[in-house]
Amino acid sequence: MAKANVLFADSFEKAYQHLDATIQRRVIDFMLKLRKDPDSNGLNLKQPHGAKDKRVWTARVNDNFRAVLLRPTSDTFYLATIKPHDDAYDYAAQIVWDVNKVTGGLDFYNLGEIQEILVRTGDSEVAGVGFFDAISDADFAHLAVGASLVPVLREIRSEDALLGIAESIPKLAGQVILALADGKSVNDVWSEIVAGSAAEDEIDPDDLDAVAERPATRETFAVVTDDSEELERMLLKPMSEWRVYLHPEQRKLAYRAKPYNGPARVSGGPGTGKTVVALHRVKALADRYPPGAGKKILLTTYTNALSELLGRLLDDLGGPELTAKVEVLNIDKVVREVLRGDAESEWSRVEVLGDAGIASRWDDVVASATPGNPFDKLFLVGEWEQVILAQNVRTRDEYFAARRAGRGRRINRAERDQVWKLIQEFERRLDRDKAMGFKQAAARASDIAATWSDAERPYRHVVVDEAQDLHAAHWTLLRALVPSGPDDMFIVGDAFQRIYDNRVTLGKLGVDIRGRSSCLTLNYRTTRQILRDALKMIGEQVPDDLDGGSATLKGYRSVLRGGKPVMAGFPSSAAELTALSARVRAWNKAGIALDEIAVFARTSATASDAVGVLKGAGIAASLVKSGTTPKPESGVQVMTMHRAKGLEFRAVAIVDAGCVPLGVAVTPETVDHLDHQRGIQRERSLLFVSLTRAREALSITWSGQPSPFLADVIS
Ligand SMILES: Nc1ncnc2c1ncn2[C@@H]1O[C@H](COP(=O)(O)OP(=O)(O)OP(=O)(O)O)[C@@H](O)[C@H]1O
Repeated sequence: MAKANVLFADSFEKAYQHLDATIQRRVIDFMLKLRKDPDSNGLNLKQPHGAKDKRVWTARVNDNFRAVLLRPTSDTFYLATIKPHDDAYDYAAQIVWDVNKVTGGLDFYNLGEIQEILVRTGDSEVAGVGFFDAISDADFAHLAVGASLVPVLREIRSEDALLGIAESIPKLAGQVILALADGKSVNDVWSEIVAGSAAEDEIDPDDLDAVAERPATRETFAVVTDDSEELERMLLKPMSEWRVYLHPEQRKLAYRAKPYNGPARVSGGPGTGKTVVALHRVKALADRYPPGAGKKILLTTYTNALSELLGRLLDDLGGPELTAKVEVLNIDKVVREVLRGDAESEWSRVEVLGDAGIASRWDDVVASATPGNPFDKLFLVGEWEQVILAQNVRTRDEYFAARRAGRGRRINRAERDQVWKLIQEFERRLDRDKAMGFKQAAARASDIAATWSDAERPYRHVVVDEAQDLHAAHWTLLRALVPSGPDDMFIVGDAFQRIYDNRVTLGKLGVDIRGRSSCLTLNYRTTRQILRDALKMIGEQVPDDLDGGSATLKGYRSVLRGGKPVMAGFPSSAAELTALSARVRAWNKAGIALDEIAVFARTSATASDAVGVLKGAGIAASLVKSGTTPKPESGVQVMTMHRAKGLEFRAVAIVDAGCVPLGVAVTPETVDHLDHQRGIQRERSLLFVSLTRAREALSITWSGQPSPFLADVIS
């Protein structure tokens, strides 16, 4: 006898995870039995009385639990959920399913649940203007919204109902209604959201085998095989949503069939899935090549911790077949590889110094400078990194001709001469000690790469995450690692999250993104409540967009809902950290595991204090050090705000928020007003990055005065 075709929905998976282990085992047996012999008596397949849709059934899992299933043919079953006996019947009576006329996939939803949302929000009681009065039934049909949904959508009058219903209907329809409610035209919604999901073949709603195979169905349902262990693994550790379902805007960017005719850039506020798009882009590019075929794809980002994270996510997405075609390295390792690979270069044998090492050597140079030298360390570091290394200046003449745009303090020719001498002395000392700075190393590596022919360039494609923090020398290097041509570079980043002092104009560095720039606007991470505060905090900032224009957060929004962030001031740091322990305990009691909670501080000293206080209160906690990724088994993850970049947690506590902006991190206004302003902007961005790491819960505390950046949030 042929086996039945059994698929299970993501909603089934979620229900499974909430069951206890003995029932979970019964569920697996049930699924295998259904696949082997759907007519078996023990399954007790029944159609509920009074069901809205006569093709919905329930089946017995054990005496107390039943599964709810859609049965388009006698031997095809789509498992929708699993519930206690009576609830399963109630649920089954309310769900409807259909073949989507645009995507050709199978859609289902619970009309009863949607009606309940309308009653709860009061929308079904009131008359007045509905969100979708201007949208005709034909428009909805064109936009892949099932006809049976349309009457309930017309009852939506409040944002609460809109958001609730958007989560309860098929994902594509959810995106469509949110975009329409945001005021997008039917044509724009079609081209931006729906067109990419439209079936490529002709849709025959009776050809249910084709329906089961379509991408739109496979985004919601997984196929049951005969392997019980594999099944258990799929149910317990399901594919994260981002791996299966991409928002159409994300899919369009990552899987675009037509090549990008040169470097392409994707921007977007925190949590809009830029990293997800970069990972899928890598997959789309890698899928073109057979295993072992020549050069690899480079996936790079700013820090080591983030590149490790990217490596793990890439493995999740495509396993060894994908990772074998990709090199995942943080930008400093990319630099090091180039220097190391150049046997001729003495640079391959030097020690590379971090910011602290460079700063202390500048201290020495300033101390030995002639009396009355008017240039301090902060000015000289900026001049060296942002003028000399950014433009790869190697001679006095080049320095005299160099642009100093963005430098606040003007200097005359005599002063330039003085600065040049100090810089020469500084570089001479580094040479003597066989040392160099990271950015200097990047400039030297890009000198080496500049001599390569296309055949020598080591990568097929370069994909960059966290692009906003790379230095000019990194860009000239990355440009030289891949031959110019279609799909050469794919760049994602967010200028609002720039937390290091690197400003570039990509076009001037050979990375021409004109006409190939896109923006993501839907936040998948953070609740609306948290996002509202984060946006108030960032205020009217208009950072540059890496290419000579202005970045914007226009249209940036979230559809997730949650509680209000907590903001509180304390009389002393001790009182603040005691309250932190209480907050962490409360989150933990509410079901958030300790390793899903993070504490961020502006300085490592405060972070260490927080670890001490948490541990003293009997709460497992650990300090996340530079270059390492958080270890889940070590409890609450405590780190500086800089380390929080690119990460996310269910709950975030920001402590000692009063010390942002940190005085020592910002050039005094009297020394250089432009540097000062940029320093302030960086500190604001750092707080913005910190706030937007939180998925569900956020607390911000301080002792004494709060951060001035929070003024609009607190008031
Ligand atoms: N299509 C999707 N479906 C479900 N979840 C998604 C989707 N896209 C992104 N996410 C989730 O949203 C969160 C944020 O995604 P991601 O880290 O890619 O955003 P980002 O724009 O790179 O963020 P940031 O700039 O703040 O670091 C992650 O938890 C990710 O899994």
